[in-house]
Amino acid sequence: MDLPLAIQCEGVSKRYPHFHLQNVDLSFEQGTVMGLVGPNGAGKSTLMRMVMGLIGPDSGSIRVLGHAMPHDQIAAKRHIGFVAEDMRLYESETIAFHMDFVRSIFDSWDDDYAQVLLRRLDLNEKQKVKGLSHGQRVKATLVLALARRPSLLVFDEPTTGLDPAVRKEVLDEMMNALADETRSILFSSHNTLDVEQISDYITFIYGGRVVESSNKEDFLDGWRRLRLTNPHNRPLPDLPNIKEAQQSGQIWTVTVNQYDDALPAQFTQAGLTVTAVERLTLEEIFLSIVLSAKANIQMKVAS
Ligand SMILES: Nc1ncnc2c1ncn2[C@@H]1O[C@H](COP(=O)(O)OP(=O)(O)OP(=O)(O)O)[C@@H](O)[C@H]1O
Repeated sequence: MDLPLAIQCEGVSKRYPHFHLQNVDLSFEQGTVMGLVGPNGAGKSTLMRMVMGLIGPDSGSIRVLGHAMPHDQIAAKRHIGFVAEDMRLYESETIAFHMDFVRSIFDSWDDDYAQVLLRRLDLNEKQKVKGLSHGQRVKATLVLALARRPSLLVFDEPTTGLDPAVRKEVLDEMMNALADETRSILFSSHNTLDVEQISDYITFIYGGRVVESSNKEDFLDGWRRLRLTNPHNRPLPDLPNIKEAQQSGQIWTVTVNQYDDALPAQFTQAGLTVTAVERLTLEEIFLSIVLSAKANIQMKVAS
């Protein structure tokens, strides 16, 4: 029998006074990791809160593990572990108190696994929340989410503000959680290295819209940087997939998306010489999307 998709968002919109999340489509199957990337204020947390049923969309549909949200959120939430930066814990209580609390609600709580996680993440369950550092707090919420062994993990910025060693511990535990082949993860991060490292799919959000959503290989493969020489100062061909173009004397550096092997010939035909075609990292793609979107907005304002 086919498993329902981990998450299926279709045409999801949400309007706030100064922000509009518009027509978001995003889906991925169980057993995979979706990385949500976008600059500050792009709408990542808003989308995640809707996936968790914490807020309802104005329009569109959201299904999580086959459950319609927010309508079936009680059934869905038994199978979702949520970790967000602003998660509230009881300051004057210990980690052990929170573990008991979660154990009392979820039958799926795995105490042996919780103890393994505490050891691996170097946490003392007798410590009170108010005495925890930021990294220890994130690790404690990770234990509370993972030891329930949920089918879907939703992590909003799990690695923000962590030192490199703790970041690696958190990412390693996320990867360990995937040993169960039907477990899925939706996570957002500003750290493109994290997303590039563990995601199967990438969705890029900018200004409340999905710019691109595809599997990681297609996403990364679609972007290229071409190095060109232009000794006769010919105009660049007018191609819709040119996202950025920078000139330094006779040398041009052009960033394109939806790259295909016929593209260099189009520059050659226009009288330019292609000296190199390079792949981009997710970080470079991030910057290119944001810079070209900002340039478009400035052009519209100026015209
Ligand atoms: N409850 C709310 N009322 C009004 N505006 C809101 C509310 N929640 C979010 N917004 C606005 O929606 C926009 C998107 O916010 P959101 O937190 O989803 O972005 P984000 O991509 O998670 O950003 P960051 O990376 O900075 O965390 C912001 O402009 C924010 O001010």
